[in-house]
Amino acid sequence: MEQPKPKPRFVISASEAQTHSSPIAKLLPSLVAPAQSLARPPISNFPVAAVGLGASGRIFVGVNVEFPGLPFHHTIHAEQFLLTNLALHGETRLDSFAVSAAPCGHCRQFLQELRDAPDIQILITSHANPHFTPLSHFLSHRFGPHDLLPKTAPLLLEPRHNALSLPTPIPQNTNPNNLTLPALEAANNSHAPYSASPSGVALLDSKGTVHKGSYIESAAYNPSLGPLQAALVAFIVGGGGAYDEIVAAVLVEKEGAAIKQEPTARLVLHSISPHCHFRTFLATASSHSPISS
Ligand SMILES: O=c1ccn([C@H]2C[C@H](O)[C@@H](CO)O2)c(=O)[nH]1
Ligand SMILES: [Zn+2]
Repeated sequence: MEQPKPKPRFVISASEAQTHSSPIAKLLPSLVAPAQSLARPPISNFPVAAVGLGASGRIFVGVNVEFPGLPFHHTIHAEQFLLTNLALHGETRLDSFAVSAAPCGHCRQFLQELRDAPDIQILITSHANPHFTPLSHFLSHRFGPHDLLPKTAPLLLEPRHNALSLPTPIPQNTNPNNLTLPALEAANNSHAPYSASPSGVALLDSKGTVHKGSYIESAAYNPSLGPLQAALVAFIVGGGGAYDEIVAAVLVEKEGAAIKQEPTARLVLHSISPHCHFRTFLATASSHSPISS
C-alpha cells in the first residue's frame, strides 16, 4: 500500500533527513514538488521551491512570495527565501539545493553573498536530465563581496554582531508588545556591509508569536532583501497564514544611516496588513562597531 505523503515543511531536522531511505542527492529533488505548494504566487501562478542542505545536515525550504498591489521588486524569490530561512535558523553554510526552475540572474547574484558561493551545488528538477552543477557554472566571472569588502569581513550566514544599541530606557508605553528587543537583535544580525545601514523587523501575530527578520544586502545592491521581507519569511516559516494576522511591527535601524528602510517597510506593511500597528526605533552604533570601521 502507498504511504500517505507527508505534509511539506520549511525545516527538516538532520536526524529526520537521515531516516529517509534515499541518499541526500535524491532526497532534495524529491522534496521540491511537494514544497511548491507552500509558495505564494498570486500574480504569476508560477510556484517556485528551492530545497537546500545546510552544513548541519538540516534541510531547508524556500518558496517565492508575490505581493499583489505592490511593485515587482518587493517579490521574494524562492532562493532568497531559502537563504533567509538558513539565516533564521543559525545555519552557517549552504551545501547544495534542488530547485523547480533555473535560478534567475538576480538569485545567482544574491547567492554570491555566501562564503565559497561558486562551490554550491544546484540541481534543476524541471530539466530533462537533472544533476548537481556548481553555481560557478551558472554564473562565471562573478561580482561579489570580495570586490567591495576586505577578505576578513563576515559574509551572509557567518556570525556577526553589528553593535547597535537603543537609547535606554525605552519608555514602556512605546513598547507595548515587546517587539523592540527582538527587532534590535534582528538588526544586530543584519548583513549590511555595503551601506553600513543594518536593520531588523519584528512582527507580532494575532496568536502572540514574534517573528524576526534581518535585512540582507547584496554586493550588487538591487537584489538586497529588506528587513520586512525577511520577517515575512519568518512569519511564513512559523506557520503564518493571511498577512492581516500580523497585528504589530517594529523596525530598528541605525540613526543617521546612509539608507533608510522606514518608508518602504511602512508602505509594504500597510498594503498587506492595513490595520497593523507600526513603529520605528533608531539605534546607535558603538564606535567599535565592526561595520563602521
Ligand atoms: O530564480 C527565480 C526566478 C523566479 N522566481 C519567482 C519570482 C516570481 O514570483 C515568479 C515569476 O518570475 O517566479 C523565483 O522564485 N526564483
Ligand atoms: Zn530569482
